[in-house]
Amino acid sequence: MSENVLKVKDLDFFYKKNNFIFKDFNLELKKGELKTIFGKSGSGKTTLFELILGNLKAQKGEIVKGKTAIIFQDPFGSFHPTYTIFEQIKDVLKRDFKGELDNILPKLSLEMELLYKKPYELSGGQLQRCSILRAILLKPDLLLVDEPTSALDNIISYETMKLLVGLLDSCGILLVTHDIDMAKWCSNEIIRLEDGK
Ligand SMILES: Nc1ncnc2c1ncn2[C@@H]1O[C@H](COP(=O)(O)OP(=O)(O)OP(=O)(O)O)[C@@H](O)[C@H]1O
Repeated sequence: MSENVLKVKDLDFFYKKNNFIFKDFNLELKKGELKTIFGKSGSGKTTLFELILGNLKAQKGEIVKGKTAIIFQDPFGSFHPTYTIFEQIKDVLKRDFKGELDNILPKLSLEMELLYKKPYELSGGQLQRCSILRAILLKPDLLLVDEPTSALDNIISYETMKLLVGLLDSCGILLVTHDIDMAKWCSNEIIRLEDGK
């Protein structure tokens, strides 16, 4: 059996007492698996990611995870506005990654010169692909992918999903998407969140 990269066990969480977003919620993800979280607006998808990242604390239960990277909904929020993409990726990785770029940049339709620009000089789509680049270079055990609801330009394309699926040997992916066809195409399992379950 391959190893777990995420284990959520008997999780309870509420913002307002007794108004459970999660009640005895369980989820396991192994290396090589892609599971999709699917649910209507307000069902708790973002909250689950925040719990996994440790930005929110559950009232009950346990979350165990491996090294985690996230591709955020909002590409502009995921980079600091005042310095270049290259410097920001370097700050996170703390290693020389230039040699890895030749192989990966074309797959993300990114050009090297874009990395030397500041976030506001890039389009939303370009910035999201930079966020994917940073996540891939981190070589995570667990990759969280939070797809935007409405910013059509930024919706992750099938090409990009193929690239992410290609990483599956080395990690497990938890995806939030509103595209049920995409979810069916790429997921081992679709987890439907419905009012506190
Ligand atoms: N900081 C907060 N304080 C109180 N309630 C919150 C807070 N954040 C979210 N909620 C509520 O918790 C529920 C789950 O919100 P969450 O953002 O996780 O949903 P979501 O499934 O990610 O929605 P969307 O698809 O619209 O992004 C919603 O009812 C929301 O109003």
